[in-house]
Amino acid sequence: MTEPTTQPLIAVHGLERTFDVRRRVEGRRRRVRDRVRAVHDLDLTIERGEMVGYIGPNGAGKSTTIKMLTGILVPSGGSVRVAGLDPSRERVALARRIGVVFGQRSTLWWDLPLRDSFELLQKMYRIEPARYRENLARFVELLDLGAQLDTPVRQLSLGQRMRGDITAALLHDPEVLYLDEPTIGLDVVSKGRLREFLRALNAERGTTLLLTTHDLQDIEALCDRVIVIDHGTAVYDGSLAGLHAQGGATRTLVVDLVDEAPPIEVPGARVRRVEGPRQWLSFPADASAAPVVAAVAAAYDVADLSIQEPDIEDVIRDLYSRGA
Ligand SMILES: Nc1ncnc2c1ncn2[C@@H]1O[C@H](COP(=O)(O)OP(=O)(O)OP(=O)(O)O)[C@@H](O)[C@H]1O
Repeated sequence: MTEPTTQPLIAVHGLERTFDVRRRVEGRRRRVRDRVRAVHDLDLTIERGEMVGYIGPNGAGKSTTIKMLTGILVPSGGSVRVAGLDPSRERVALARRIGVVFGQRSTLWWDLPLRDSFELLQKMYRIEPARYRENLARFVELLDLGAQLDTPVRQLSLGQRMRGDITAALLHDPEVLYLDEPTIGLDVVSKGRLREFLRALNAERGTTLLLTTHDLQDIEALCDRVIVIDHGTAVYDGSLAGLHAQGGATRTLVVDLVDEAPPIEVPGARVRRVEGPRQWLSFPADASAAPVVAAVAAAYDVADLSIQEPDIEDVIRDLYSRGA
């Protein structure tokens, strides 16, 4: 039975997950038992077709959440529904409706050519042959994998392997795709291509995407909505622009002067760091860099200039420093 379409695709209420860990304490013979609250009081609602960035510092609870959404981990409390199913109780039924891609680990068979891995997946998911052929042809074309189909996975480059993993996760037409650091380690061109593919997938098939990433540009390129998790619970849910505004994130202008000089003084920016002739100036992320660059160039002897975008850690750090 399929659930009414008005139901959100992902509905999480009061979700909890604790872990009991033992740790050594100096001077004590027995290890002490600690309870880690990896996720607590978590509420999330994600509608079909959304592209959501799920971000947070290391150890915030992102992987634990995704594992509960896929049914790998059983919650300690609260409720989770994905496509109307209880993931840990209906894991097999859910597997046919979701796809998962881990940037750092491949789910493909290492010694087999890509094509054979895909055929095994067709059998495992009992994908109807015509649909399988059609999907394979479409993804191989969009992801430019034609020349690699007969290469064993172990011989593929990281970018090729990632495209193989994404194809593998999509052959059975999942309604939702979880992506964990999909662009990690990829060069700029491969990152751009992958983002373009994910946008097209969402537009053409309405596939819902939930993305964890440390790369703010992944979020900028793909996600209208960002959920920030920290210490196991959601601390922000809204647009990326709103997150920037709340956090007051800054960009950095790196200035290489011809000679060492006292901290640069220009309107709209302030010096954060000085190392020899190099100085780091921060200015608001939503402001144009042009007036700052012009002011620095007019008043100082500049050898080189570059601009650094804020990364997710900066944005989150700023969010907290404002809130504190
Ligand atoms: N199997 C486990 N046993 C004990 N503690 C765990 C286990 N899995 C996760 N934790 C703890 O739960 C907390 C959340 O971890 P989780 O892996 O979900 O964070 P994360 O946001 O995915 O981090 P990262 O960005 O580093 O991958 C951390 O304190 C972690 O040490």
